[in-house]
Amino acid sequence: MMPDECPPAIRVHNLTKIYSLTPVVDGLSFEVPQGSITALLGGNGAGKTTTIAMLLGLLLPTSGQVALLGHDMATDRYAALAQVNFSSPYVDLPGRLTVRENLTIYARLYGLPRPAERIAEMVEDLELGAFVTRRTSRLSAGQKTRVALAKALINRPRLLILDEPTASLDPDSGDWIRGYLSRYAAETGATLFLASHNMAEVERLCSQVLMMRQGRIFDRGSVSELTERYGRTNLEDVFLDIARGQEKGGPAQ
Ligand SMILES: Nc1ncnc2c1ncn2[C@@H]1O[C@H](COP(=O)(O)OP(=O)(O)OP(=O)(O)O)[C@@H](O)[C@H]1O
Repeated sequence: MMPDECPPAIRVHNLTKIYSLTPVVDGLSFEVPQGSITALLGGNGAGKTTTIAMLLGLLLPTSGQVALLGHDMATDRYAALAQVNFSSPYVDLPGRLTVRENLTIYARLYGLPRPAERIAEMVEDLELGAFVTRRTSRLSAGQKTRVALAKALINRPRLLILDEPTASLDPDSGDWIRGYLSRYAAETGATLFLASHNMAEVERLCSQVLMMRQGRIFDRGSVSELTERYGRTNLEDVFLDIARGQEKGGPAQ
């Protein structure tokens, strides 16, 4: 296969965001291959949400380039966005609308040919039946997360970007979401890119990890490469070493 036939799901080159002369994302460059599940990790304020917002075109970079599925986000963003979707606990769906109304709006935004059929599939898959006619403002955190995921999957994205997919969920609900995401990726070959503070989640789901610190990629690799490099038995300890600047090993050169 020629390289251009399967461009990376995400290609970021020298991505920078400066607020009041301070770079909060500082010259990031990385690629995420299609079909992989990749985690973006880093302590509070490392720059993960800012990076995700720039990937999605919600925030303009100060400089640098983003291409999703081979489409440059500066010049060709609509071609990319048709095949991409995202979910974030920080972006609420309109609370006065019911679950079904919300999903209908998103199905129309994506121009789906048979919106009612796709919504019925989502309702069944994500077990939304018991509350599909309820306003989203009246849902529990776990129910909201499942509805947000239904919204994020409605266009069958080839690239799904998730900001903390299981934040504020109990262990059982979190486990259900992780299981669902893992099956979705395996069945469709979609690429998942997620920011998370849950290291066990990343160990379970992700084939690749990008570690951010102070707006930069500090290190990257598979979970086993990182634990080996830092002489640790789990990702949580690697994370703590890097976040506290106490790493004994050090990033791969
Ligand atoms: N609009 C803004 N104006 C100025 N500074 C901002 C703005 N948005 C974010 N920042 C700063 O950019 C830095 C990175 O924030 P960001 O939200 O990307 O971090 P994060 O890694 O997602 O953190 P968390 O894990 O806490 O969500 C922080 O220091 C934050 O205060």
